[in-house]
Amino acid sequence: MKQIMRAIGLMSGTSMDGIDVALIETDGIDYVKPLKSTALDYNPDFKKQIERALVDAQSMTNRQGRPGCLADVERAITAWHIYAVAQLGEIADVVGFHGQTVLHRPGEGYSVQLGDGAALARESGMDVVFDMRANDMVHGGQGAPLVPVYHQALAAQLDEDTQNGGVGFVNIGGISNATFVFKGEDPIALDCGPGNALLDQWVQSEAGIPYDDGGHIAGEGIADNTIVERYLQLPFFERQGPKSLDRGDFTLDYVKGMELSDGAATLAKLTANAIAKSAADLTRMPKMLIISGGGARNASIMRYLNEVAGDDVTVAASESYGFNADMMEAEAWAYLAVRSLKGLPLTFPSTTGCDKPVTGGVFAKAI
Ligand SMILES: Nc1ncnc2c1ncn2[C@@H]1O[C@H](COP(=O)(O)OP(=O)(O)OP(=O)(O)O)[C@@H](O)[C@H]1O
Ligand SMILES: CC(=O)N[C@H]1[C@@H]2OC[C@@H](O2)[C@@H](O)[C@@H]1O[C@H](C)C(=O)O
Repeated sequence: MKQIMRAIGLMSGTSMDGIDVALIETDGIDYVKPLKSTALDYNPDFKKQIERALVDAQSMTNRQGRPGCLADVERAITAWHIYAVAQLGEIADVVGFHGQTVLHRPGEGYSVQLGDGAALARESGMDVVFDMRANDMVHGGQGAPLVPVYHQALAAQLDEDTQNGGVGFVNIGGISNATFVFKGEDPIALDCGPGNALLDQWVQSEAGIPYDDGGHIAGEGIADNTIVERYLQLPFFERQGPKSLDRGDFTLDYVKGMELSDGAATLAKLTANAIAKSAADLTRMPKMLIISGGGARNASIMRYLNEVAGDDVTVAASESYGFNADMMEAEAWAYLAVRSLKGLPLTFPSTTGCDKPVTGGVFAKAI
């Protein structure tokens, strides 16, 4: 009989805005039932500390090293996660702990997520699975994205017609990533390009606000197609997937000097067109794109995405299918933790480029 477990997932993504916490019930295969969730926002001071950690991480020479402020920030990140689990107030069989990515170098075979899994297990009294990207990279994978196997499980909950037409799950976080699921086939996945990260940096530097709420600033501007194309000619977009990105892989250089709303419109259009471009190498197009992540709340990104998707592809928010747009990644980390305990693959050659389907994660026992 398939063993059903209660699992908590913890995701602190590239936007560095806080921690998403989700409790699900799952067998790690095709049964998934989200039960409860909560979110904890980092305060602005702590966000600045993580930004300093991103800078200090550039001097890392191996993934165990913690130069500069990294050791202190790792302790603090762990403490925030201990608090986040306490806030949820639930007991689970296992906790899937992502940690904070401070460096992602797939070309050199390593990716670093700050977070002490053993300390979280000790303090929460629950078993923890963490460091889930590393084994994929040992097997030649990109170490990201890892959510695709969860997207595949969600796709199986959709009605037959939708499944038969093919479904693309698109997460628009700091970086955007997509999983294309065609029934009976391994999922195809890749990072698409900048999600909200460049847009966030743009409105922060030009207007001192954290993000373009609702996409209203971009909605008042006019996108410069030449600049969008300039970005899309960068080598990352020429490569076929599987492929993955580090947060700092793109800069604002091409929009510098633009007016605030025109720059925002250009970056919102870039986000949409990069997602469309990521589907260009598929042998057939999915009929449905299901959008999650904070970018789903940016009406300008959604409008450009609808435009570029054309009439044959429906673009829908996750909520229309009963999925939680904000919690999908946290739920995925819970699901992945259960798969790790069961020794099931987390990644596939078609999702990360690993040499065979591989499991992963480091186990920390509750004491
Ligand atoms: N109401 C909103 N309107 C517009 N944009 C929003 C809104 N709410 C959130 N966002 C955008 O979504 C971002 C956060 O998205 P999300 O939490 O999905 O990212 P993440 O999980 O940290 O990133 P990643 O998936 O790359 O790890 C914010 O930085 C902001 O740009
Ligand atoms: C190294 C790293 O943390 N990558 C993140 C990032 O944020 C989005 C995209 O880039 C994705 O590849 C990944 O996260 C998701 C949760 C994943 O692994 O599926």
